[in-house]
Amino acid sequence: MRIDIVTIFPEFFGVLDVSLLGRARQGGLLDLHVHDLRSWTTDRHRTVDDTPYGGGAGMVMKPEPWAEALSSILRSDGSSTLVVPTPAGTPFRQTIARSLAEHEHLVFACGRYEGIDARVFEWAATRSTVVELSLGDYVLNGGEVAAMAVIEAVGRLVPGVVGNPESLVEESHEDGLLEYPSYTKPASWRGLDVPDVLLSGHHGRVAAWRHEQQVERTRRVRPDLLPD
Ligand SMILES: Nc1ccccc1-c1cnco1
Repeated sequence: MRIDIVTIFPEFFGVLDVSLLGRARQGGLLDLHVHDLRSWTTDRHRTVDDTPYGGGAGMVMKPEPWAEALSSILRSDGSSTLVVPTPAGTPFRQTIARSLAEHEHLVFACGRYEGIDARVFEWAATRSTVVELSLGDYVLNGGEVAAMAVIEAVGRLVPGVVGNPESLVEESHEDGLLEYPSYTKPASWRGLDVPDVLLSGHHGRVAAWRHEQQVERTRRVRPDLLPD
């Protein structure tokens, strides 16, 4: 999978050189490129924003630098998917992460200020699939943090990125339920004991207990995830 990121803060993504995704890049599983939007400006001040039509506070990102950047990054055969983090987007969930992990080419458009001129996405939709995603109902200063989260959630699903694929299964949201509580040594810690069933060595009982814990935790914390 190739991932391109367009941002006015390219240094923000230096962290993607480390840990899991860093090894995936070195191993050729993830081909990740970060681009500075200002590379596509033509004026002396490298301007990327201007005042909003209709008035209002803040600035809007100009369409031209974005169109120039995306023209050189989106594939001409229409096979690219433009991922746009925005508070007005579809709520990002594991099902979407799994779907995006199947795509060959993801391009992340990280907006700042009050957002990107809306015409950019109308124009981009004639050349690519445009997916607008929200991480949640809160306000960030820009799309970079959201893009980082989506890239990690998607990147770790690319075959080979996570060493043991087994570990991708037993996690929150993979089976529609929250994950069960986990424990490790010591069996007794500050007067708190690991549940006996986990020390029983009886795999069937352990599996049943873990599923019960998932359902109970989901019912308590995220009843919205349970079918009506
Ligand atoms: N608030 C934001 C501002 C800019 C780009 C994305 C967001 C966002 C994404 N998910 C929640 O917020």
